[in-house]
Amino acid sequence: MATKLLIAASGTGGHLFPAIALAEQLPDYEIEWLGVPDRLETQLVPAQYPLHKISVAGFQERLGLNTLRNLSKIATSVFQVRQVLQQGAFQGVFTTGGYIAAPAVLAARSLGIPAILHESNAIPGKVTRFFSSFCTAVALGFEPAAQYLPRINTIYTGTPVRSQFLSAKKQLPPLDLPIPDDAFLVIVVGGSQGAVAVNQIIRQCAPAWFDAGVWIVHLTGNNDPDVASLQHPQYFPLPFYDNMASLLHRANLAIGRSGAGTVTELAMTCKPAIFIPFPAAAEDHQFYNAQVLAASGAAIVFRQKELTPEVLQRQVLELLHSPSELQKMAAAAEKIAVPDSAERLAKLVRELVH
Ligand SMILES: CC(=O)N[C@H]1[C@@H](OP(=O)(O)OP(=O)(O)OC[C@H]2O[C@@H](n3ccc(=O)[nH]c3=O)[C@H](O)[C@@H]2O)O[C@H](CO)[C@@H](O)[C@@H]1O
Repeated sequence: MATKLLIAASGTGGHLFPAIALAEQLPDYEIEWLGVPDRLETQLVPAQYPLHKISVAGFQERLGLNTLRNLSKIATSVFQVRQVLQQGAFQGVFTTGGYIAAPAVLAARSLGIPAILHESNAIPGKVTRFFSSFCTAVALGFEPAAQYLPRINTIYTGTPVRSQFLSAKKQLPPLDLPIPDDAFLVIVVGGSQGAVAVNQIIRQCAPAWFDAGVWIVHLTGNNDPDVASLQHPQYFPLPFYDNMASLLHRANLAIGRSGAGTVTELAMTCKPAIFIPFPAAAEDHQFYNAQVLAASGAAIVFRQKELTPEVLQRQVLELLHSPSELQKMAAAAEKIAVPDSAERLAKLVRELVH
């Protein structure tokens, strides 16, 4: 009988794609998914993995008036996950952190089942910091994260990327966008849901870039009311694009947020990057994700509140005219990539869940 693994990954592309990449490495396992209603997992989790939906409350680390209420909500979620685990006779749980990780880890451990957590950010999220000590193993996407978990014996695996990123460039489907082969292509990516503030500054900068011969693929997300306000033959705004590996390989430069998924994929495809970290990210973790590439010379980081359209406009034009600088940045990005991350993580899962 196949080993049964429950994957608890929910909410954003950054949480879902590494888990999907791991699942793809475990074809001999019987995998089911744990998520919440109305989040991205209902669209992104491949159809072959049955999806169990539970309600999960935000977890507050600080003690306070909300604590008792939160504890009772977590207890309810733990109860629901225990039922899923027992009814499905699962032998292990894998999670990519976030709110769903708390009940998943607690339920698994209370039943004596191994729980493996993967943290993709350079600063671990609060659920990871709080619940790591309950886990059977904790894997990290970026090495610097280990210093925030001093009492945990962590394993550095890198963050798995979808299998499309592991295909040889030549085998990837071509871009279905009419962009000339020799055009300088900038791609703008604001994470799996887009980033309205990034969209706005890009639209302000774009006219000067078009004049300089730049083409732009702009992944805008679904929440930007002004998305139709810029139209130009060299401009392709798209709410979400699936064929990311082909797009990133084709790009000459990326501009965007520094969610762990984006940073990892840009390293994998050796792309020079300009990051504008999401200022409201918990503990400023996107800034530290961006620093992983910036410290090696692969990326330039701007704080959103200090960035003007003039500065961004100039920076891109400078890079456009400095192929040697772009090459140096690309070479630096390659050093951060962990191409066999999914295999490393799958090996860990195979050792602990069988
Ligand atoms: C706003 C927020 O809280 N973001 C968090 C969320 O990231 P979020 O999911 O928003 O962003 P990430 O950069 O981690 O991942 C984005 C993923 O979506 C994919 N993509 C994006 C656009 C598109 O059109 N098509 C597509 O496939 C990218 O290729 C990438 O795989 O989880 C990450 C991992 O914990 C965190 O680092 C981020 O801080």
